[in-house]
Amino acid sequence: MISIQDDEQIRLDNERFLLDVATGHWKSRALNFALEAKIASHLVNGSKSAFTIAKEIGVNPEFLYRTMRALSSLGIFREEEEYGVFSQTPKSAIMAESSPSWTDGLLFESHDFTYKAWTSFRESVKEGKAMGPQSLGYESVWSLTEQNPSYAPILQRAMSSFTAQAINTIIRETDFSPFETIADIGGSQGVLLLNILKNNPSVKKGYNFDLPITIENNKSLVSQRESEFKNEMAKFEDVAGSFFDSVPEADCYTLKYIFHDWKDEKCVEILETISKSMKPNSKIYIFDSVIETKNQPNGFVWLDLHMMHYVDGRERSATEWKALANSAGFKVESVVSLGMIGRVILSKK
Ligand SMILES: C[S@@+](CC[C@H](N)C(=O)[O-])C[C@H]1O[C@@H](n2cnc3c(N)ncnc32)[C@H](O)[C@@H]1O
Repeated sequence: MISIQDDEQIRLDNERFLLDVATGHWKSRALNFALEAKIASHLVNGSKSAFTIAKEIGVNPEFLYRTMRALSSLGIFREEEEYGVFSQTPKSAIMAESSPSWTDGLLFESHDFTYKAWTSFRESVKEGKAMGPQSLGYESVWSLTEQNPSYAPILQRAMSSFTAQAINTIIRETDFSPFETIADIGGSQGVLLLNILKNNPSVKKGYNFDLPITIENNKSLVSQRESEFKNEMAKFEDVAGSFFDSVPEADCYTLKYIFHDWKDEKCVEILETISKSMKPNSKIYIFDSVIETKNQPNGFVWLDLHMMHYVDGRERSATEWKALANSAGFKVESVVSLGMIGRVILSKK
């Protein structure tokens, strides 16, 4: 039986929960500051005073102390007994890792552009189209990226960091060995493809296909790739182009977090482009969200909202994937959730 006191407590907890959601941007902004100022890297050799760190990075000591204290309430940094002194926690240690790392993804998602774009969220819902980039003065995220040369590498590094997190799951759960050639469409920095080549020596050739700006930026990765993927580089090729025009011929096409950027009509266009280059037995392996649950904490449905508002994209359920594939003339061989990402396999009807 629930007593009146319990009832009051439940009400209070619910009120606090809602306040926590309402103030989510405070946390995101404080985290973004800590990331950009590389605060966590000051604690790698042990605990340190916020006042000392403030002097080293040239910010207001009291304000930095209060920022770190607030973050420590979330387990990001730990405030020690001695006033103003903080030490590293498992969460802040992640923030101290040098790029490429998870920090790249965090920097991207808490970036000023992303934050400002959300101010027009209500307009998106009203108009039924992505108004996020317009609040930044751009037609779309793609024009924003083109016109801000410093933003493109931030986006590309973030994609690599998200890929790095999903890579073990994808490799463990997926057999790429039957294929001789693989084209990763929208492959960004090539992290997925290089890992597929590394783990599937029978694959003879891999094309990393992306927009010219991305492929141009990839030239800066030569030494990093040579040191990590020495044996795979001979089979690996960066190819510039647009998946609305043409893609290389391959036995297997991988598309990771590509379709979630686009509404259904555009996805059909991408599938039609691939269809023109496919051999009769080629397969398409889509790695993207598969929304499975209702009424439960679920990162995919929040990502869906962000994609809806920022790029007019969407995350999809198994039913939605099947309908999409069907309208482009493809057969769905399987749709599975691999946990942190989903996998949809398509073949020609
Ligand atoms: C969300 S990112 C995903 C990147 C990568 N597959 C991953 O999961 O990390 C989308 C990618 O699609 C690329 N892209 C966007 N439009 C494209 C087009 N028309 N043709 C080829 N690639 C495109 C972007 O440059 C970007 O690398």
